[in-house]
Amino acid sequence: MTESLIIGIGSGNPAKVKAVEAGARSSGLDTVQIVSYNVPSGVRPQPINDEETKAGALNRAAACVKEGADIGIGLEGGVMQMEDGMYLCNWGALTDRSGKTFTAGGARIKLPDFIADGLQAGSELGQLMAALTEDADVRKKEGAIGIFTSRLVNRDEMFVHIALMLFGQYEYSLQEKQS
Ligand SMILES: O=P(O)(O)OP(=O)(O)OP(=O)(O)OC[C@H]1O[C@@H](n2cnc3c(O)ncnc32)[C@H](O)[C@@H]1O
Ligand SMILES: [Mg+2]
Repeated sequence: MTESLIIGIGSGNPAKVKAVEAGARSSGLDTVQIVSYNVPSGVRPQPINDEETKAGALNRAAACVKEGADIGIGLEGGVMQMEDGMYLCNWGALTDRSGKTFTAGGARIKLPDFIADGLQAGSELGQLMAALTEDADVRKKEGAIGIFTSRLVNRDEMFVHIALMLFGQYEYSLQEKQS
């Protein structure tokens, strides 16, 4: 690792930035700087399946590298339909300058039916959660996962787990013996 390693996070959302800071601290990477880049996700504001949510994470990670980061991290929240209802889903992606890329999925819980109805009517989860909690910034803090788990698992902690899986896979790839 060079001394001037820049880890980019493709969002200004503090729940995501904090998660990448915590993940980088726990990793063995010699981090000098974590930079937040305002980059497009390239997907709809409310992704509605795993593929679209993962694509948003990958696009954000690649865009950070384009902006000058040595390692780009993208974190994206979305929802996905299952037989019994709509679930919260979250994806992360890490890309380095050589194009080496890793992905990781986060925790998922079934959303209450009234939230699923609101999503189907075209609202974003962030807006629905803000209305429910009367807190416009809920997506930047505990998030939907925090509210519906009585804050036992909050959005930033959920993203920390994803960040650790990304940094961990990246480190493994650096240690891996070439056969
Ligand atoms: O600034 P960015 O990085 O875009 O952060 P965001 O909060 O908008 O997060 P995402 O784009 O990753 O999430 C897509 C949509 O789903 C909402 N969302 C996803 N997970 C959520 C959660 O746990 N709590 C509240 N809103 C959530 C979010 O507000 C968006 O409307
Ligand atoms: Mg967003």
